[in-house]
Amino acid sequence: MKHATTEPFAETGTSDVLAGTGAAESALPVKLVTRGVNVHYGDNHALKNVTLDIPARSVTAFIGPSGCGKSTFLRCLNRMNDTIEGCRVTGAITLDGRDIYDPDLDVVELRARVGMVFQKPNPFPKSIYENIAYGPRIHGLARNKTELDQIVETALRKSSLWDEVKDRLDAPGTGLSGGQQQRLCIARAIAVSPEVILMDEPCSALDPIATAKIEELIDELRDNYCIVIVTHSMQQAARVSQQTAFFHLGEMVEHGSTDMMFTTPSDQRTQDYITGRYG
Ligand SMILES: Nc1ncnc2c1ncn2[C@@H]1O[C@H](COP(=O)(O)OP(=O)(O)OP(=O)(O)O)[C@@H](O)[C@H]1O
Repeated sequence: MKHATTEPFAETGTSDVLAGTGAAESALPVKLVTRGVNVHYGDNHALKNVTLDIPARSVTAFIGPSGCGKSTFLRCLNRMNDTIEGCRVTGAITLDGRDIYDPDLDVVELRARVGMVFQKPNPFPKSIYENIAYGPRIHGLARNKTELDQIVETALRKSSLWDEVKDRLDAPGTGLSGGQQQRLCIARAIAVSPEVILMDEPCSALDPIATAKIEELIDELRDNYCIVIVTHSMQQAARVSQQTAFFHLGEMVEHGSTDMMFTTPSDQRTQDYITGRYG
């Protein structure tokens, strides 16, 4: 399948690498396209030549043993690696066909379109309301207090937190349980109307009940967002994702539908990982 978002690469001769990117397996439009992405931290070549299409309105999981480059690749997708000294990213990444490494691109706007949720819930030391309202306010998304209230309520509803916090919006976000804090962070990302939500092991600090709630939420959100999740849990990848990419020693070994990856992977390294031979 040749998709419109790949057109910028046609002139540079990279369109011929489309085969084997996994895009053909998904009927959904492609949201993010990466071609030959390499990342170096100083002399450490952490990510090697990663070429992948990430579809809209579905969940893509990155799995692989510790240190294989999953988080590094995730951070390439909203330029969070820019903030790491000595980190160098090469290759091409587009969002809806636009080069996200274009020097003219507004990185603050990019990170609103491509939001991020981290491993450890990190609410601002502010009220629940302010945690959500801050982003829309700085991005000028509300004309008045009524509109801002509406955005806050909608984001909290979408993250399944509204009923639990509606009577204490002025209480500190840091006073919520770990699972609630993580849903608050998801609400904070949603409040600025992102198209993509990147999640870096969002459940690793949570108990099984809080984890189940976040997984349910991810499942609901996928109708409207492109979600990319890094996870150490193969069970979680199997439960929440429709596509899975397996990484090993900085390479993306293979990518495809989650069903296929967990039943009939084509590479021995994937087979060994999913059967628990290493990891
Ligand atoms: N901020 C950083 N500075 C220097 N090197 C880094 C940095 N972050 C990651 N690396 C290196 O890049 C490589 C890939 O790390 P990364 O964290 O992306 O892997 P990962 O698959 O997400 O690992 P984990 O599952 O343990 O979180 C490792 O060799 C790591 O040491």
